[in-house]
Amino acid sequence: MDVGPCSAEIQQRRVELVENYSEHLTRLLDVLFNVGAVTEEDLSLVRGSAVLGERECMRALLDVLHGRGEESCRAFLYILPSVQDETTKLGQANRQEHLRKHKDILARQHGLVDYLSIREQTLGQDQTGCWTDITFSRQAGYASSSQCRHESAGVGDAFRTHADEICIFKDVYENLLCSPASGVNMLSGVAGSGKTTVVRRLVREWAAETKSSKIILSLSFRELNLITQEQSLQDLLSDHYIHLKPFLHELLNSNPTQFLLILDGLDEFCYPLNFEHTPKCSDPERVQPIQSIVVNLIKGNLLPGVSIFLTSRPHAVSKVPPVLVSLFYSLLGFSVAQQKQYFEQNCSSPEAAEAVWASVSSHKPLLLMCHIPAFCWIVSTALHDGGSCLCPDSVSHAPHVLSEMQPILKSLGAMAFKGLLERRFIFESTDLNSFNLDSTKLLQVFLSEILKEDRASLTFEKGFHFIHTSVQEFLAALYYVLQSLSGSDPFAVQICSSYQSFLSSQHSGKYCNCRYNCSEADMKHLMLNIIIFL
Ligand SMILES: Nc1ncnc2c1ncn2[C@@H]1O[C@H](COP(=O)(O)OP(=O)(O)OP(=O)(O)O)[C@@H](O)[C@H]1O
Repeated sequence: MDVGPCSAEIQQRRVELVENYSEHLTRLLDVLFNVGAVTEEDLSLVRGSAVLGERECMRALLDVLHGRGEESCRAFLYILPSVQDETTKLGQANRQEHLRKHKDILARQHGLVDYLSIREQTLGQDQTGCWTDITFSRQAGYASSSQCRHESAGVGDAFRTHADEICIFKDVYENLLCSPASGVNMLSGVAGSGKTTVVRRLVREWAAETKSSKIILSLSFRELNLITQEQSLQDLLSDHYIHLKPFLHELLNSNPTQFLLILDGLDEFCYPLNFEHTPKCSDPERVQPIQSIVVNLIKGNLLPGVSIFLTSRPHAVSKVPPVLVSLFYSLLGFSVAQQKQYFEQNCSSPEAAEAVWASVSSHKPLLLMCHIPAFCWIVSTALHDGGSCLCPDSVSHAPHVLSEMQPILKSLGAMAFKGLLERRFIFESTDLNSFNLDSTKLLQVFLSEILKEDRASLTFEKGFHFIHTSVQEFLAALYYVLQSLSGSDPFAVQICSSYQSFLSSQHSGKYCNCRYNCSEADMKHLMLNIIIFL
């Protein structure tokens, strides 16, 4: 049989055609059938090879075309480029759709939270109203500082000295999401200074914007603490972002510079980071312990060129060697004008805001503390109606309420203390039971209920965390003081009363990472610092 030029070309390009066009097979068959280049029997024959995979189907199609002769081969070569274009366009549209979904999912996960729901009840504003602009300082890299004084003791200093370059949220946003800069950007701030809120704001602004070409991936060290099995970066991300799974391999391997990876709360990470001895790994598919993934990401071995935004309380900043940090932000908190604005946005009426501001601004220590947003939050929550809860009636009622609450506060404090010892911020119903805590209304004021996914059984179970880490720390400090004053050893009580039951609980396997990470001396130091500050 005479072989025409098109038929010969197909034979010559056979390997390349199988390699590059097998994924477009369905579309190719449709078009070839529509133009009459193949018959229905041909289609059945080609599809009959499906059990052997799409490449085998492609080989069968090339054989069929060869058998059909030069005309069919010419039609095939003619339609080839357009089919590939069309499929690529479809793929891109599909990818855009998934990225859009990714933005929606992240925006939902990073909604601003007002734990006590006072705004919802009294203000009825949407969540965007919860954000007040906040002041940052910025410098290239960071120098390790001495840890001699409590980190919160420096609150307010920067507003007086202006030693560093001052900037606002917009500058941080533009640097992270609108510039091609890569490397590690660190955000340091004392407890309650608003680091997580900055992360939430960043994600929400990005999700609402259409221009940014970056893709945010956001993980918290609190979640990473729950990973006890070795896994690969790709598995970690595809477990976390199931909707990106089909593209993740391609995204990670093609252009890591398009990602902004947010890692929130380094101070909460319960695993040690060993930057000197962790084996180098640049393969996103290689299985390794979670702390090695973190080290390799920060060192730029995994996902070279990715931007990382790492948040931490000041005491844990030095876990990352200064040489690996390109830009260092400190969260200074609210300036006096921003504090005033905060109360205007968060009190139930302009009159209430004015009354709260009059109280705050006339008490120097309160004014100083209100540089920290968490304090503004506590003050506005307590005095949201302008201070009526300070009226004589409420004040005389307080000791009675407090004495009623004491046993439950002590138990909560014990659980909070145990959590800090173990670097644990998420608790299970079994933990609550072992401290005789049930989900009473009072408990709901201090604890938020969450659903935790158990990947092994593909089920969700109830978990709890304190409404804010500072609340966990405060209650732990309260417990520590009460135990010490009554002559009991807070550490001994912990080990006998609950740690044993925790270990024997059916879920303990999942928390095998939750070992004692704080030494007794560290813990005493931490408790004293909290007590002194409060
Ligand atoms: N910019 C802001 N505008 C309005 N409220 C804020 C802002 N920043 C923080 N807050 C309030 O302060 C509280 C504490 O903030 P956030 O949890 O972000 O602090 P953090 O620095 O992450 O604390 P931690 O170190 O304990 O994790 C928030 O729940 C919120 O109520």
